[in-house]
Amino acid sequence: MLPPLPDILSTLRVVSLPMTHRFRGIDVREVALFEGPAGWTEFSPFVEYDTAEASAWLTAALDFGWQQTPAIFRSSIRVNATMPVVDSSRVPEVLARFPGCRTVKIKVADPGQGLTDDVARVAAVRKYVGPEGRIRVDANGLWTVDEAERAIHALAEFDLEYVEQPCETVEELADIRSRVAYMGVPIAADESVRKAEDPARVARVGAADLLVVKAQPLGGIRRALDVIEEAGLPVVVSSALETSVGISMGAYLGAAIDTLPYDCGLATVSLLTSDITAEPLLPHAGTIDVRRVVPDPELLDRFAAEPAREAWWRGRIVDSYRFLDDALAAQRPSE
Ligand SMILES: O=C(O)CCC(=O)C1=CC=C[C@@H](O)[C@@H]1C(=O)O
Ligand SMILES: [Mg+2]
Repeated sequence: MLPPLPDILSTLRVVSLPMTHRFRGIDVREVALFEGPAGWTEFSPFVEYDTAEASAWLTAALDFGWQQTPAIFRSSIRVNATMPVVDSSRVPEVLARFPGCRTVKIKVADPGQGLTDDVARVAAVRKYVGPEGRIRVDANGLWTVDEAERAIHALAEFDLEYVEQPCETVEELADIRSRVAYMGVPIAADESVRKAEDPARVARVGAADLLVVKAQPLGGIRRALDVIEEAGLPVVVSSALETSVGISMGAYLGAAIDTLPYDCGLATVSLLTSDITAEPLLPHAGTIDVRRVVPDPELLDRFAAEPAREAWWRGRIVDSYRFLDDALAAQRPSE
């Protein structure tokens, strides 16, 4: 059962938040926020996603706003710093925004750069964090298997915790995983989980050592927990570049998992120039808190999106809602 659409739209606020650095091709993050009986929730599929893909994010938002959160194993989560594609000279300035984080995830394989730039950025991070720091890289599926093999050879000297989504397909992940196994570099699947029809397949076919799981694209905390159980692999809970409201959904997901061996990618509020709450879920001593977040009305006003953008998000919620409603109707036995 979905909550009535007018209940969702009555508290809707759309905000537009500038980012500190360009990340996954965007400089401004637009998100929709609304309040349900369980608290404030976020709906923020990236703008290019179609209705089918966005509808899973709406399921997640409704679950978080209308249902109680599951039982939790911890009240704070260890988080990693996230390094966008920046020149290596800017590495210290970015890492200063992530106090106490012992782990850094570095974006690599950007089409506007080459392997030399990636090596320089990873080297600068290793210099900053020292030998105890943990470094992982994320290629967002942009390497071919041969390019991935070459890049992992070049980057392995910096001691990689794992490589996230080096190539696009599950078959390519399986191939690169076996090619680099002798170097002891694990492979993590991200897009092969969050954009897949069958998110646990990558685990079943042995194409990854661990999974990156994100609450919104997987349809919310409960569904993500089901995927994790089915996959049976260790996971890293990561963000979808949300405000603190969306990050709190990820934090509850992380808190509901009994073993969390890796630091989570939930410190991305540090990549926004501002948030919609005076008490943001920013990292302190390398952790973020597990708690609900209430937006500050003054900040919602200050960062309110233009009316045309607000109307666009309203329409997107209506379309995603209808998509979910139709899917539910199709499941009901006809009388
Ligand atoms: O995992 C992290 O450290 C932060 C989150 C993150 O990297 C991402 C968030 C949103 C969109 C993605 O392009 C990106 C990712 O690929 O993991
Ligand atoms: Mg990723």
